[in-house]
Amino acid sequence: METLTIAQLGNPILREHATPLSAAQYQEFAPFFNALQLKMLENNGVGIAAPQVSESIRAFIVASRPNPRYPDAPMMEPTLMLNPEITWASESMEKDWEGCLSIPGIRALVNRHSHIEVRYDTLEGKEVKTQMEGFIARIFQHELDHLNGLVFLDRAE
Ligand SMILES: O=C(O)C[C@@H](Cc1ccccc1)[C@H](O)SCc1ccccc1
Ligand SMILES: [Zn+2]
Repeated sequence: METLTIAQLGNPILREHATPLSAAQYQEFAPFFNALQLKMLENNGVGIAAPQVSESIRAFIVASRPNPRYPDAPMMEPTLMLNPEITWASESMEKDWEGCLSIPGIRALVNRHSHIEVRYDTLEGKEVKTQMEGFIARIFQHELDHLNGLVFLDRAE
């Protein structure tokens, strides 16, 4: 596979509703998911969604870690999430700063649900149901937006 390029705002792929993966396809995409994670790490991202490298499928990686903007962000293993969904979202919202690899140099205050319950499949096809809060919940919501053709500026206060 050729090296991945990050689509920038204006590229119509960022405005598509990404296609769900069938469990039969998960392993087939394993090499792509490895390249996707490398691309995120290369760019010091805390997340990345497949449509950002022009692959319009419902998959993203969440990889919270302490960083200059969020020094107290939790440290987590980069986690690949397939066919991810929010199954419950709190009424309570929190505003905080976000950036995006597809919109370099711009930061904006974005309102997100403080707590969410989510489900996603792992590469092995196992369903995971879990809850998230704080910065990790924020990243999940930011990446899920990418699968639905939204970017954080669409929600900027
Ligand atoms: O473009 C992306 O999807 C990845 C974003 C994820 C993000 C989600 C929520 C809040 C901030 C960023 C990139 O990680 S942008 C780089 C970055 C990293 C840490 C903090 C802020 C921006
Ligand atoms: Zn983004």
